[in-house]
Amino acid sequence: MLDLSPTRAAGLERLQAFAPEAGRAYATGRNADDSENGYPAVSVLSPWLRHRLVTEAEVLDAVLARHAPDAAAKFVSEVHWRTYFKGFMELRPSLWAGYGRDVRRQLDRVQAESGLRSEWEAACKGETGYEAFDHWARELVETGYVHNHARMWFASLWTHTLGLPWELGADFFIRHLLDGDAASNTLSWRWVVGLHTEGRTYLARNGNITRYTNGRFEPDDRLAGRAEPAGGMPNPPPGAPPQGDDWSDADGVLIHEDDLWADHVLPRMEGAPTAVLLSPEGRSPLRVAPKVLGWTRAAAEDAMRERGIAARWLDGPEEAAAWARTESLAKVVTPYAPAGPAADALRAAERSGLPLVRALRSYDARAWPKATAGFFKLKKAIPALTAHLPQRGAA
Ligand SMILES: Cc1cc2nc3c(=O)[nH]c(=O)nc-3n(C[C@H](O)[C@H](O)[C@H](O)COP(=O)(O)OP(=O)(O)OC[C@H]3O[C@@H](n4cnc5c(N)ncnc54)[C@H](O)[C@@H]3O)c2cc1C
Repeated sequence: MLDLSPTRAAGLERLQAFAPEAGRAYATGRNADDSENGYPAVSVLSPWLRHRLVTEAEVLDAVLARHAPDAAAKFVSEVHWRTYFKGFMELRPSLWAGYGRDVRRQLDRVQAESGLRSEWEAACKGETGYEAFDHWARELVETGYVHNHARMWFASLWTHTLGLPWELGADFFIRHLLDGDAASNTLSWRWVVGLHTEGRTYLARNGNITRYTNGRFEPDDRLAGRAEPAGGMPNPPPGAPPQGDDWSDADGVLIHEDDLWADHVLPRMEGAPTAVLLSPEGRSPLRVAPKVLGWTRAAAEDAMRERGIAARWLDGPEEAAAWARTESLAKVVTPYAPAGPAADALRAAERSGLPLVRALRSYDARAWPKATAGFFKLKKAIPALTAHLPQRGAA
């Protein structure tokens, strides 16, 4: 049974237990979807990393303290996929807005077209008759976690075999994943249907599924043998990377679910009025799974408890603005939130009058400008980027 407790202590414990395996063992074993044994070859750190209850820098530091860069190269590169996707979308925030519009359009179709509705319902309930697919659908809903390879296979079956719109699959994922993330999720689905790397689709193969699930799933000759690229919004050209604001004279702090530990902000703001604004329900137009809402809330509570902060819990963007007025705050600093529901909620709070400034992490400031095109450019910069990790001398 996976322990996905929404506490920083549980995340750090998992990191400590996994760090010895993050070298060559990870590189050779990571493809195996060994859910029956609790995924021994992968870290299962994504729920903590996604909310930065444990940060990328902490994970990379712990791993590089134990392994030579060569030995840990695969794991370090995978962590940078998260960084890359966030940067890629932050340079093109209209991808998140466009996805939001397209999901709504597809959900309207679900309402209007009974055939599509019953296929969509069967897929979400794990009742399609495709054994592996149905297993992952139920696993997702029950646990909130699915192995990376299974996510790829699932997305391939959803789109190429079942012929369902990819946006509905991305929405199903983000409503149930504990690590549900605007950038990693949307862009991974776009990658499967040939929108991220234009025209290049990902197609699940029987042999691959059988091999990496240890023979749990037999080859199924109904799987699509071809994958046509989907239509959809092409990648816009990259915009300028964000700079972050000067927050040296901030007098209040606003925490959100994209950066709960906020170790670039909170230690310098001790004693300042602090509030928490969470918006995980903004991940989907439909109801986000209670398990996801509960995890996010409990993780935020744990972060505040660990820091000894008696934070004010805000009910929405308007209440954030009202809180700042009541506290007479002139400048409220918040960790920079990349394109996604938290950034949407922060902008709404600003529109209601919250005087907000954004503190950009040096980790993001260094990496995001490299996310202009494919992963390779950022990957090439990994030695330089990891040289700047906190334990290696920089903040
Ligand atoms: C269709 C699809 C949807 C996805 N949706 C999400 C999502 O909503 N949120 C999310 O966090 N990840 C998403 N991923 C990426 C990836 O599957 C998960 O991050 C990974 O499975 C998490 O498991 P882990 O922590 O055991 O990973 P490990 O293999 O232990 O890797 C360590 C860390 O590296 C990062 N990482 C690894 N692989 C990837 C990847 N392919 N893309 C981005 N980051 C990666 C994660 O932070 C992960 O925790 C998606 C992938 C696909 C194919």
